[in-house]
This record gives sequence, C-alpha cells and structure tokens, in this order.
Amino acid sequence: MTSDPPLSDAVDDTAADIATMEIRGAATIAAAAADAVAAQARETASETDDPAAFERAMRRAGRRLYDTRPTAVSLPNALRYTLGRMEGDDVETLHDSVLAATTAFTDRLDRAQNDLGRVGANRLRDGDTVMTHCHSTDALSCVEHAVEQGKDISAIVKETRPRNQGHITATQLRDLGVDVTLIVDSAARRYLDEADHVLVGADSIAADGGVVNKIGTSGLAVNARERGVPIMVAAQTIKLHPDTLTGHTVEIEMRDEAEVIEADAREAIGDITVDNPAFDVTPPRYVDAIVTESGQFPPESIVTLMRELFGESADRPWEEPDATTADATGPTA
Ligand SMILES: O=P(O)(O)OC[C@H]1O[C@H](OP(=O)(O)O)[C@H](O)[C@@H]1O
Repeated sequence: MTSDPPLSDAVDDTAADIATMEIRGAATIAAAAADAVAAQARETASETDDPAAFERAMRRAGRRLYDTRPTAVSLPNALRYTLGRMEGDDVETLHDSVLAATTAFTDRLDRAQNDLGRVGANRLRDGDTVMTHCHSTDALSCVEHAVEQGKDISAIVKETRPRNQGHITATQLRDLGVDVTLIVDSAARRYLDEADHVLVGADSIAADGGVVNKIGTSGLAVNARERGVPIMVAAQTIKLHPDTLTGHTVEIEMRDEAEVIEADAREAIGDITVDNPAFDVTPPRYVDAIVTESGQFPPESIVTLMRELFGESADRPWEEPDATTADATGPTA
C-alpha cells in the first residue's frame, strides 16, 4: 500500500499560527482555514490520483486545523462549509469541488461582514460614542459604515488584557478618523456614562442567544445594563454554534499563564495558580441586539436563524465517515 499524501505545510503553518494567535479573530481564523484547505487540495491533487487518499488527506487537514483553538465556531463552520462540499468520484472533481467551496466561502465572509456593517451602522447616530472590548472585524465594520454614512463617531477602547487586542482596535478606529480614548479594562464602568453603545464581536453564539466573546465581555455587559447603555453584538452567521442546538455547551479556551504574568514575576510570587480563560459567556438577557448579515435579532430569537442555516444537527466532515458524531463534539464548559 502506498503512503498517504502528506499534510500541506500551509495547513501546518496556519494551524500553528492560529494556536499562537499570530492569526486571530474569529472571521480571520475562518478565512485562513479556508485558504489552508484550498492549499491542501491543490497539493494533494498533484500527489495522488486515488480519490480515497485525497479525501483522507483533506480530512486530516481539517482535523489539524480544528484542533487548534476550541471556542470560535467560525473555524469548524469554515471546515463544514468547505469540506462538506467535497464531492466527486475522481481526484480532479474532488479538487475542483473543494476549490469552488473555499472561493465561495471567502467571498461570502467578505460580503457578510459588509452587509452586517451596514445593519450595525443604522443603530449608530451622528455624535455617538461606542465602547469596545477586544478587536472584532465585525464590530469595526459597523463603525466603518457609520463613518461612511457621514456620522461622527467616538470610541472608548478597552485595552483587553492579557493580549491587549484593544491596541489593534484603537489603531484601526483612529485610521477611520474616529476620536479614540484608550482605557484600562478596570476603568470601563467609570467611562460607561460617556458611552451610547457597547459594541463587541463574538466568537460563538449559542442557541439560547448567549454570546461567547473575549473574557471580560460579560462583566462589561452587566455594568452597561446597570448604566442603561445598550449592548450590541456584531456577529456574522458563521459565529452561530450549531452544536448548541443539541444541548452541547461551548468549550472555553484556557490559555497559557505566560500571557498573564511574566516569568520573573511568576517566580517571585511562587506557589499560586494562574488561570487564563480566553472567553466568557454573556447571558442573552444582557444583550440588546445581535447584528448579522441577515439583519438584527434579539438574542432570544437567534435560534430560528440557526435552525434555518444548520438544520437540527451539525456535520463534522473532518472526521472519518464511520466516526461517532454524538460524543465526538466534546465541549466541556
Ligand atoms: O471575527 P471578528 O469579529 O474579527 O472577531 C471576533 C472575536 O475574536 C476575538 O477573539 P481572539 O482575539 O481570536 O481570541 C475576539 O473575542 C473578537 O470579539
């Protein structure tokens, strides 16, 4: 028996970059995964004429990408879209089907973000101030469209410890001509009195409308509700988590303690536990609107859209066809 075609370097590199967060942000991760799937298809088609070997190589690539970070559902949804459309009885047809799917997926991502941005911008008025958390390309699309509509928007940007993605948000908003104030995370409540909206993205949205986003989002939402500031979540529909339709919860990624505390300080403190959860869940009652490319939804009704898009259950095309799907989902928290 000849050996299977190898994993593409593009897949390996992309997976490593997602794990280390060189590539980050739910939509960006999805786009990178689709590109890596396309690279695997191209390389494998030039190495084998065995359709079964081609399909095995594609599934292996999918698993390598899937295993990188557990929380943002845009990654498995990208694999569902691209590998789920793989079809054909020969390598050429299989290759062409994957390439058509990856191209369609990437186009769809761009269009969805643009359409969502237009919807979100309608919620922003001239002179409004938004408070942001972390860095979300979906959320920024709303501000970008508002600015294009001629609205004057200001932003209070939380730095978002431990990785300070707020710095990326601050830079990109500044480049859009937005007046930006950067604050430490713990100053958020004080500055909410100056904000007209909290505007965040999402890594996953559960069937009950719970929003899984960067750690600190839920506390911000509770404070915003107490201050009467509406909370708007910008999330294209690849952020809808189909496994939650069947009762699974979303796994919250725990990252390395080195992101939280430098080695010297860690050593000086000694025997303590350092936890670094990357995400939290904001209950639907604290969210005013989820803005998608299909319009805005109250969180409680997002399940209708989820059923329309995914049916009652989600495929796992990166697994071997005979693998058990029910227990393989594995979310834990
Ligand atoms: O898809 P877009 O809107 O760009 O980003 C969505 C979310 O991805 C980020 O996670 P991380 O920085 O990858 O851990 C943030 O939590 C952000 O809200």
